[in-house]
Amino acid sequence: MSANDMVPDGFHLVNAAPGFDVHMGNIYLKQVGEKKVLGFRVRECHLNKAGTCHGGVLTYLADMQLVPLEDQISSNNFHFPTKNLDIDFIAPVPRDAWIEIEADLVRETKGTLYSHAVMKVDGRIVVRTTACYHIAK
Ligand SMILES: CC(C)(COP(=O)(O)OP(=O)(O)OC[C@H]1O[C@@H](n2cnc3c(N)ncnc32)[C@H](O)[C@@H]1OP(=O)(O)O)[C@@H](O)C(=O)NCCC(=O)NCCSC(=O)Cc1ccccc1
Repeated sequence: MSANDMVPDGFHLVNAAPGFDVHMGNIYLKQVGEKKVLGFRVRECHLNKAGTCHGGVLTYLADMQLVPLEDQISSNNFHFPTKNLDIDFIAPVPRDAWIEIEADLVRETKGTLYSHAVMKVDGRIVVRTTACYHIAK
């Protein structure tokens, strides 16, 4: 394992769902105080032709923002279809970067989860995202 493959202390592997998730690479979770933070290592297979992390990969990660919020959701549903996802690519993410995703549950209504998140590399915000998820009855 090279230094670039290292998973920072305290992060534990999240079991990938079968299907598409398996192809995206490992996602990790860490408890930080009362919150959980997601972690992801950018590999060569995640790069675009400019040599930085592909926007589709960052959008996939943005759609993972409910994972660190699961303990805060009162609905017992196991799947929340995405109704809306907005994303700002604020700065390019280089190969081998370790991305940390910090999410907040803004509100849970009868039919919708509202959340937002930022992605950071070395403490600097590289992505901002907001999302709404459907709570099926
Ligand atoms: C260049 C610009 C677009 C605009 O910048 P502005 O607003 O004018 O502001 P500013 O110039 O201040 O820069 C802001 C920060 O960026 C940093 N920085 C800038 N240029 C470079 C550089 N060449 N290299 C390194 N860093 C650079 C800069 O230092 C600063 O960071 P700092 O304050 O030092 O920490 C910037 O927002 C950017 O690169 N965003 C990321 C775009 C991106 O990765 N998109 C996704 C991939 S595309 C895709 O795959 C398509 C797709 C999408 C969806 C689905 C499918 C496919």
